[in-house]
Amino acid sequence: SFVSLRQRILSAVQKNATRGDPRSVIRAIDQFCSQKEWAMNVGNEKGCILDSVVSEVNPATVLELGTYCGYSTVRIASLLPPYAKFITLEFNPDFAAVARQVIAWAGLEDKVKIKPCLVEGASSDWIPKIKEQFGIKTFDLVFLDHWKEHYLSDTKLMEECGLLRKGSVLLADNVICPGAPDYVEYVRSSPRYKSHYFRSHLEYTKAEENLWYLGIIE
Ligand SMILES: O=C(NC/C=C/[C@H]1O[C@@H](n2cnc3c(NCCO)ncnc32)[C@H](O)[C@@H]1O)c1cc(-c2ccc(F)cc2)cc(O)c1O
Ligand SMILES: [Mg+2]
Repeated sequence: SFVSLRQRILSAVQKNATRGDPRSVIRAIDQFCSQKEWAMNVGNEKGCILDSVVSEVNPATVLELGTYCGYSTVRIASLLPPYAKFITLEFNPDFAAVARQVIAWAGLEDKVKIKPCLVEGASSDWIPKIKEQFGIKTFDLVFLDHWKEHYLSDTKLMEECGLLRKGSVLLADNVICPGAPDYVEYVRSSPRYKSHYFRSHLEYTKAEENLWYLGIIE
């Protein structure tokens, strides 16, 4: 029967990665996607930039929009302090199911490392409920990697719900390719944000891409 790409990614993890070793899970997915089939994980080049931002911000609270297969979820979670709270939102049940197994294989469940909380649902539904449901006041770091046409509406929603504070950092994937032009326009013209591009390449390719770092300054 037909085996979906997400299932082939999961199989590659279960076959090639060591249980309980997040770095081997990341390596297994990157090897599969660079040697066998492209997939829209943030990848290793942008992943190293993501790692450096997570390490520098050292966030106590993190929100990820768009879990997909859990690649960036594992990357981020493996760098967080044990007390950190990490919410990742995914509204496609099939992707959520694969991501749960990838996260479990990385052993982030039982390790002292934090267990990312994968919430199956739409960001537009869940962002307004996060404060009450998870006892989170504001996010120190938000990683945007879901549908690009929702970057702007979800950022405005996070602002309206009081989830962002002075010093919060938003890190957005794919502002060039596929692109999020309305989002770029809004944030660049807003006095609230200080923005910075990390030049990189589209995952597993040589195409120009950026990770866009946004610091909230007021
Ligand atoms: O399209 C890309 N990413 C989308 C990710 C979607 C994931 O996020 C989930 N999702 C979406 N919206 C929401 C939502 N909320 C929505 C409204 O509430 N709430 C919760 N979950 C959501 C989906 O179910 C997926 O799991 C992309 C493309 C290329 C690309 C580049 C070049 C090419 F040629 C082709 C492709 C490269 C990349 O790095 C990319 O990230
Ligand atoms: Mg992406």
